[in-house]
This record gives sequence, C-alpha cells and structure tokens, in this order.
Amino acid sequence: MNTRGPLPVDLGVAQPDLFADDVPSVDEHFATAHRIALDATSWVEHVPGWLTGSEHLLREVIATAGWEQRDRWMINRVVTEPRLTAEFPDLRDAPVPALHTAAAALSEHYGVRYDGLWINLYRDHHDSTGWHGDWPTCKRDICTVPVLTLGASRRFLIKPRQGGRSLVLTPASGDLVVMGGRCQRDWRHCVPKQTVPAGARVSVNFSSTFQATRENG
Ligand SMILES: O=C(O)CCC(=O)C(=O)O
Ligand SMILES: [Fe+2]
Repeated sequence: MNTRGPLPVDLGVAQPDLFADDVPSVDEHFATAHRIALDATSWVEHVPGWLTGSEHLLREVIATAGWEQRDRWMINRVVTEPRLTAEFPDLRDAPVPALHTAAAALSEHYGVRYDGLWINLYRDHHDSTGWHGDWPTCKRDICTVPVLTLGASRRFLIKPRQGGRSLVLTPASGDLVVMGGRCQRDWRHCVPKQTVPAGARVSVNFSSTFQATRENG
C-alpha cells in the first residue's frame, strides 16, 4: 500500500524562489571524478561537487516531487519504509528541469540513456535504506547507476555480496556517486540510520529502460 500526498513532515526548508540566483548546474567534464576499483569487474566513482546550486535544487525537489510513503512485505509482516519515495519511470514526467539536464549530462558521459528517476527523501538521521542491490532497475550483469546527493551528508556503504569489509563514502550535497560494472550483482549498498542528527537528504537515482531490461528480452 502506498500513500501519496502532501509532505507529511515539515522539513524546515525555505521556498525555492528565495534561492533563485543559485541556479543548479553540472560539471559536464566530470573533472573531480575519482574511480575506485572494488574488484576486477566492479567499481564505484565519486564525483565531489558535480552539481553546484544543490541547496536550491534540494528545495525544488522536496517541494515538487510528490512523495509516497511505501509499505512492503518482509517475510510475514508489512513494514513501512524508513524514507519517502518519488518515482518517475519516464523522465519526461519529472518536474524539475535541472534533473533533465543532469540526466542528459550523465547519459553523454557514461554512454547509458538515463530516461527515468527514482528519488529518495531521508527526512532525518532516522531514515535509511537497508543493504540491497538495485532491482528491478538493473537486470543486466553490467549496469552503471548514478546517484546524486542533495542536502545532508550521509554515509553510503558498499560491501561484497558474500560479506566482508565495507567501503564508506560520505557524499556531500551536489556530489555524485556512481556504481558500475557488476556492482548490482556482486556487491550490496546501503545508507544506514545514524545517531548523529542529520537534516533532510534527497538522493536522485538515475535509471534506464535499457538496464532495466534483461539481455534476452
Ligand atoms: O540514497 C542513496 O544514496 C542510495 C539509494 C539507493 O541505493 C536506492 O534507492 O536504491
Ligand atoms: Fe540502491
């Protein structure tokens, strides 16, 4: 069961027009990109400060995305997800022009046509995403998944599917984290709850119909 409607919490964010001179823009050259090889076939890339004007974009996305509180079955009980979600399987339905520009720049750079969005809102430090590999957005062995952070910095962990040490990234507002190669098959990622208070964080996950489709149809 999903419920859609006005934002159920007051996140204390100002209206977008107060930041009208802070127009979001992305670095089409990905000049700060730093790629980490996780193993021979998986990698994660951190692009600090990829988007400028992220506070403006955060407020715009929070105000316009149309958030859902989703529930899901966990074995034998229904659990309310500890975050809000806005999903745009067709990018053309996404309300914020800067996200269209960002998708175009990512498509050009990574050679994947990003034509959809999946947006999470972590209202505060109690919100989280558990360990997972992305599905159904990645049904191919090799997928490139860009995730843009807006707002609070939170820890983003990635560890081998079989278990083992986690790599920790702490993307700040405007940073991009990109998972590539066999990451969604062989690795798991999460954004854990934390005791240290944090304000609102939005993560924009760029999806592609191509990657969400199995190799053999
Ligand atoms: O919030 C993040 O940085 C990651 C979100 C995520 O992994 C997902 O929604 O699949
Ligand atoms: Fe994910």
